[in-house]
Amino acid sequence: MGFDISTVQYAGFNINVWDIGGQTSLRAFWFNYFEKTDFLMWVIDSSSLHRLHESFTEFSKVLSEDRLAGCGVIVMVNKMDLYQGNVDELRAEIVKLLGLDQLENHSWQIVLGSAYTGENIQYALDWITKEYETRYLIL
Ligand SMILES: Nc1nc2c(ncn2[C@@H]2O[C@H](COP(=O)(O)OP(=O)(O)OP(=O)(O)O)[C@@H](O)[C@H]2O)c(=O)[nH]1
Repeated sequence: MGFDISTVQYAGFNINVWDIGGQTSLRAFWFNYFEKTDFLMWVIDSSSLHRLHESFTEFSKVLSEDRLAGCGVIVMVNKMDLYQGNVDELRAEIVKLLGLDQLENHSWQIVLGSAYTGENIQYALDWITKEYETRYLIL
């Protein structure tokens, strides 16, 4: 059904990950998975940027959910191993189109990487764990 639940061990944390399918037919189910969520990882396919407006609509809907109030947001721009354009421009465009600069109640980070090569996956996990430590003052 396009759902996958797993636990990732990283930097002394057990990170429980709910990978929830993005297909239109599965979106109604997203709302069953928001309880006790510390972070939302929103994955964008860098080879389908024409869908960014659709992504923004769905992203806004999800973030308006009360149960996600204050959760950290990491926007993972995936498939960068295939991307040939200007990376800084890409980053700026996504920040603008998703309105990340306007997010008031969420700390956020944008990561350009690749699930295929592993590029910047560690950076994403570092951000999540450091952010969690800061939030809960585990020093
Ligand atoms: N080149 C490249 N291909 C990738 C990368 N990540 C995923 N893919 C490929 O993209 C296709 C779709 O991957 P999925 O993981 O099914 O995509 P998804 O977004 O989780 O799909 P849904 O669960 O339906 O939302 C597969 O053929 C993957 O091998 C990447 O970083 N680089």
